[in-house]
Amino acid sequence: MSRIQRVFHNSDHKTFVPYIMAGDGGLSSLKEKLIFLQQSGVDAVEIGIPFSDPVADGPTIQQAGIRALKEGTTLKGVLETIQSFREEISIPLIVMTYANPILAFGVDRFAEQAAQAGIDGCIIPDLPVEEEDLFVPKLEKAGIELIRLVTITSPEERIKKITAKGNGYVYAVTVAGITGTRSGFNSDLGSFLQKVKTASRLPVLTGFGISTPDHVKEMSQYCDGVIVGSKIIELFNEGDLEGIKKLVDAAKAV
Ligand SMILES: O=P(O)(O)OC[C@@H](O)[C@@H](O)c1c[nH]c2ccccc12
Repeated sequence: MSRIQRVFHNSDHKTFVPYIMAGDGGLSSLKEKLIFLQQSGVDAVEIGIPFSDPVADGPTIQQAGIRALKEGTTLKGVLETIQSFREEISIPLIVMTYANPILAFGVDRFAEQAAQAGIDGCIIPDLPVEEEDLFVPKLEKAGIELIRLVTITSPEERIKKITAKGNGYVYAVTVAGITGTRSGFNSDLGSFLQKVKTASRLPVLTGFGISTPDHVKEMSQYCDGVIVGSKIIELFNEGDLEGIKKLVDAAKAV
């Protein structure tokens, strides 16, 4: 069983997965953040690779990416840094990057070096299922799971097609839009998540716009857990580590 599968196996609580931007605050801060998150009880971490054209990202993650790029953060540097401390962290690590940085790096080289760094999964949000054959065989050979996204606007047939693939989890996107905190959610969200949950043989995690302990509780009711990005980045930047723990604890309280 893979590290990602183990998270969901016999889990007695809802899963909490934070997203952080690698290199925001310098790559030297990555290990410390991951250790803090692991100690806070998160189940896995999504690590973003900064990219100059982050089409799915709202202002908080865009700004974090700009800061990380200013620090000179590269894909190669992120993988090497993770490899240097991977054995001190036991939870799954998932890299979130757009297709272009991987293509520029070389898909083979990416798969090989990510596997060496101990990466368990990969999210490529601008990669449609129709185009994934360029990536998936190489990633799978290296033991890296592609995490696929479905969104509130995906028709049922497409949800079925996407959730039939892979062995990790399915990422259910709450909005037709970009990442970032929001005050409210679409009233159809519950029925969308139920539809995804019914269609999927894989665990379903929900993300985009989740920013309070109440959101975490509300969303978790319909699925296997949540992903929180922009709010985690804000809390780290404010030094509000207690705020991060409260979000994690909310998933355990469901
Ligand atoms: O920031 P939010 O709204 O909490 O959304 C999660 C998110 O940050 C993370 O999963 C993510 C960051 N960038 C992305 C791009 C596409 C899909 C997902 C993501």
